[in-house]
Amino acid sequence: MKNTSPTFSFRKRALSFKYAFQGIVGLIRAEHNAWIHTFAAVVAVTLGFLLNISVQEWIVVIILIALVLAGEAFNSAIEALADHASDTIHPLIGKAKDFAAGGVLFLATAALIVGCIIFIPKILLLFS
Ligand SMILES: Nc1ncnc2c1ncn2[C@@H]1O[C@H](COP(=O)(O)OP(=O)(O)OP(=O)(O)O)[C@@H](O)[C@H]1O
Repeated sequence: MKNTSPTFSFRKRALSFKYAFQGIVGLIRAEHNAWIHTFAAVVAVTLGFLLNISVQEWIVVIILIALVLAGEAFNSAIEALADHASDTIHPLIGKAKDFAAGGVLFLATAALIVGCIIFIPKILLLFS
């Protein structure tokens, strides 16, 4: 049987990383919601260092930051595909965009609640 999978190439894998980083830079440059999520991530990491959070809390914070930013990336990818698929108004395009945006809102809300649970008691302790 003929082997149809292309041969493994380190150069091609390195290029894949380059394209992924290009995607991250493009996302943060062009998407205003990504600016807000990146800013929130910087605030969470800064608070994490200042308030000396535990290893378990760091793991939760890092996973949530990755989930929100990945959600934003997938949402932007869907938006770009939707805009390419149809440059006219169509209810299904609107539905796809709203579903994708709703997914990010789920993640961002969970991240905000967990952030409050981790950081607010530590901030209150500073003033007690
Ligand atoms: N081609 C389209 N057909 C139907 N509805 C659309 C289309 N493009 C956008 N919409 C809908 O119009 C509303 C506003 O969309 P828009 O993309 O401007 O919002 P947004 O996601 O907040 O913008 P941003 O790009 O600033 O994040 C949303 O409900 C979206 O689903």
